[in-house]
Amino acid sequence: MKILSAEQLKEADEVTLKNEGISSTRLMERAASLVFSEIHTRLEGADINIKIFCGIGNNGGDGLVVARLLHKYGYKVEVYVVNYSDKRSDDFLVNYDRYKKESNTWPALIKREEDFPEISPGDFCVDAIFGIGLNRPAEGWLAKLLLHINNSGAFCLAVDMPSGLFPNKVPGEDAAVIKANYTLTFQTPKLVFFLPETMKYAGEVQVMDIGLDRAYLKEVKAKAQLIGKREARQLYKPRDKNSHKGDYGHTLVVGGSYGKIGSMVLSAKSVLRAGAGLCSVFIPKCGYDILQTSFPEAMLITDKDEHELTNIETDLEPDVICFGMGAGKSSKTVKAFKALLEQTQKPMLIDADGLNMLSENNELLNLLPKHSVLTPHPKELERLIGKWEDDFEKMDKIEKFTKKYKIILVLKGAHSFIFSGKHTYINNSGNPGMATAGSGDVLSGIIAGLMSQEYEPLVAAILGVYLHGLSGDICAEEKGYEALISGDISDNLGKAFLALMNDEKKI
Ligand SMILES: NC(=O)C1=CN([C@@H]2O[C@H](COP(=O)(O)OP(=O)(O)OC[C@H]3O[C@@H](n4cnc5c(N)ncnc54)[C@H](OP(=O)(O)O)[C@@H]3O)[C@@H](O)[C@H]2O)[C@@H](O)CC1
Ligand SMILES: Nc1ncnc2c1ncn2[C@@H]1O[C@H](COP(=O)(O)OP(=O)(O)O)[C@@H](O)[C@H]1O
Ligand SMILES: [K+]
Repeated sequence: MKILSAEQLKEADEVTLKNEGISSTRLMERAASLVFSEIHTRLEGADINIKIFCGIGNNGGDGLVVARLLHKYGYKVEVYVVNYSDKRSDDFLVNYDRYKKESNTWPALIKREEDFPEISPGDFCVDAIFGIGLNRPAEGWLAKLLLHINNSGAFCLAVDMPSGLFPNKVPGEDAAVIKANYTLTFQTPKLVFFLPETMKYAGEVQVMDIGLDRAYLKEVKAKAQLIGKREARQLYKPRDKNSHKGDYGHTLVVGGSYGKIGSMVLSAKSVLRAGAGLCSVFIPKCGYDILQTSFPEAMLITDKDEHELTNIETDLEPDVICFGMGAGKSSKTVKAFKALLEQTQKPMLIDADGLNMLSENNELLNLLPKHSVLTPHPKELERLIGKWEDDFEKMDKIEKFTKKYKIILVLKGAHSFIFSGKHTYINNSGNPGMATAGSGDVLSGIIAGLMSQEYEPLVAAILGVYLHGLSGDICAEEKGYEALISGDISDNLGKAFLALMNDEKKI
């Protein structure tokens, strides 16, 4: 699903009005009716106090439509107009009149702190103060009102965006922003719902298709795309019945050091679980028994050194090399890595200490084969590209970095981001149970395993990250978050492939 900017959404809005020949009031009615239906479905006529806070722009107009419909269906509704300006949008005014006429009540006006209503923890608040039109931080009594709603303990549903959250920048540290429990957002998700610094404000997000112009949405160039099951499924290549293991490629997994051989077991298993035909592993001698015993499906080559990588020499001609997990970064290992990079033309996957060696020996970056996939977590990324001011600057820096070295970068996190230099893809599978040792090693194996099956590196990265998260979701259903360990993610990868093709199950 495309993620559009506020400007693009406004443009989509205009194109829709023109092509459908409808008024903006009609479009507002359509959008806000969907919000009403969602609330009505969930509340089922419950006898609770619903407090609707409306701004004076179109987000406020949406709030007034929701208020009118809830009132019509017998809900206990109190409406507050948050009067931060004397201006009113046209559609706000139309719906203000309609609300008054149909409910026979006047909304209360809030224009200072004394006007704030009491909000009980059992109330249901609707935040329709600001949407995508916020253009400066909320200040004074307005900021206090947002905090008053946050501090009430009441459930808060945000319409389109939590108020105080900009669609295109990170709010300042002390900024007042609604912390919604749930956000019903129009047409496309907003980028800030997925960034580490801002995702906490939106709570659970649901996208409502308000029927904006299909042709516009199809043509428009989006800055980013959200990857869900529908998008991931389109990337999957079914297997030919008449095939053999040679058709699915050979991955060489290189890494490990004394005390860190487990990471190699996790990565290598994931390579074959992701469908690679063959997997060879190159490790220091100390890992021989561990690997042969715990993963007999892999072929094994050892370094001359007992404890670390010093010379990565093999006669193999793998389709992809997956490098770095548990490798350490001693000077001998850096030398071995450099020699490996010099010999390798095919795109590689580089993770963990492979990334740290690149950070500490910048000249190695120029040796990276084109279209290699790098999979840093945020700390590894900082070592690679330096510090950033906020998540938007971080994205700019990553874009430049990926373009400069012609690589693909997977930034791991609650929502992992995949950067190709041209586009950004945001993963929507996975859960906090995956915050556990070794889950990154599993990811690197999955992506490399897909690369060896001739998935383009970018496709392998997108599909691999999605399947990794999907497998994590399946594990969490069976085990809960706490007991989930990274080997489970690898073991359940088969179920993730099956779920990818299954429409009935949520995951
Ligand atoms: N396109 C779509 O998909 C559809 C969109 N729809 C809805 O429209 C919403 C966008 O509406 P919108 O453009 O009227 O902006 P909105 O968020 O209501 O606020 C603008 C007002 O806030 C003001 N203002 C801003 N910052 C401020 C501050 N810190 N402190 C004080 N004032 C501040 C600004 O004033 P100004 O800067 O002019 O002084 C202006 O008056 C969108 O989110 C969705 O809910 C649907 O109805 C239909 C389809
Ligand atoms: N809260 C979360 N939600 C979804 N995925 C998560 C979450 N926390 C971690 N993950 C995923 O788990 C993996 C962790 O990788 P990493 O930090 O490299 O772990 P390790 O170094 O232990 O292998 C990443 O793929 C990340 O996206
Ligand atoms: K809002």
